[in-house]
Amino acid sequence: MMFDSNPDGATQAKTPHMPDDHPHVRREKVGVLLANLGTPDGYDYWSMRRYLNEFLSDKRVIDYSPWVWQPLLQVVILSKRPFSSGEAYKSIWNEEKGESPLMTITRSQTAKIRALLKDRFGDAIEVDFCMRYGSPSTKAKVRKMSELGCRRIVFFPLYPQYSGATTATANDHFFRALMEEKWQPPARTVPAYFDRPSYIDALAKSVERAYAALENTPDILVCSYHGVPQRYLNEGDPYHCHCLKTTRLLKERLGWEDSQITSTFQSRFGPEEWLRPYTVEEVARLAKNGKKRIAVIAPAFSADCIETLEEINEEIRESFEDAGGQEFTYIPCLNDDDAHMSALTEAIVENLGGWLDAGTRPGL
Ligand SMILES: C=CC1=C(C)c2cc3[nH]c(cc4nc(cc5[nH]c(cc1n2)c(C)c5CCC(=O)O)C(CCC(=O)O)=C4C)c(C)c3C=C
Ligand SMILES: [Fe+2]
Ligand SMILES: [Fe+2]
Repeated sequence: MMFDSNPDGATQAKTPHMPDDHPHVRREKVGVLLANLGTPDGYDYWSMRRYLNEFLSDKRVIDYSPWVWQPLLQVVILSKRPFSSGEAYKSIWNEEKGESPLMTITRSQTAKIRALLKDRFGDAIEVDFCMRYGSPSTKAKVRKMSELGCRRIVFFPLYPQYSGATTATANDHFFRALMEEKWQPPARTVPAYFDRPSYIDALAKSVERAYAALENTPDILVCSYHGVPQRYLNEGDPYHCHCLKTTRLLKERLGWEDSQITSTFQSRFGPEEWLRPYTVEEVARLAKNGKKRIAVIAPAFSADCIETLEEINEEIRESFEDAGGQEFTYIPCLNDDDAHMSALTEAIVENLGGWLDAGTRPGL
């Protein structure tokens, strides 16, 4: 068998019957594509408007008829919200890198997971990330993986709990990108991982670390999850159950009583009833009922973002303090913490089953 070298250094098998003008065929690899929600490119009006328009036009997120929703979105919401959300993003922006924290953290998570997987599988694996809204787009990263010779792809939406508004829409978008590939790679999606012992363990360790650093133990740990309309639960979305189970497993892993931990839901949007209790109201109620010291953790977010850094650590903190609360501790998301990176890598490896095992390793 003859070999020739590709521009990227990969080796191409050239069989004697292959004509000289045969399109370039790269050495086969497996691609791992991590996906998060997305974030605006800047906090100015037009960057915010572009991002919010794409996000809030997604029918998995807001499922009203476009005939009713689009005029309201385009005329009312997108003339005001880019300003208020832009102000919120400005308060958390990573000015040094010129990007939002979600982007910085996702990049770092990708680098760490890449290193862990390369250690194990070497050049047979490529690891990258994409966003559901904005850039880097899912389509561009699927294309890039194909160009790098990834003949199989594992797609991993980085949401611990499943929701149609997050996991499913990320997967939909991935499959849409695959529709445009001439040579479509076999693909797998990594399911929600809220009940993986290694994820629960990483969460528990972060709580233990935060509590150990405090002079006074908080009266209660509030697990604040991103909300969705209550109707989505009634229509079959298991997100609410996944959230409550996360809290229960965390409580069990910590060896705590029911009274030491609770679940709440944040970020209500629009006039509908969302999952209750609402975090902003519940922390005020806790303060009024004598829980003067609380800690808040956000297990639905794999990375700190506007919802945690601004909404929890600024708005929700203020609601607690205004109601007489004395000590508010925000426990950061797992971000690129080592135990978190190992848990996510373990979920990926499980979904690589048979693709990179000795003997079936593509390209070898
Ligand atoms: C309006 C409906 C929304 C639903 C339903 C929703 C579900 C949902 N979202 C996340 C995770 C994130 N959301 C983030 C920001 C964000 N979410 C909404 C609206 C809904 N989310 C808006 C309008 C925004 C933008 C900010 C704002 O204007 O308030 C983010 C942060 C992105 C960042 O750049 O930092 C995340 C992450 C989950 C997990 C979820 C349901 C399960
Ligand atoms: Fe959201
Ligand atoms: Fe929010």
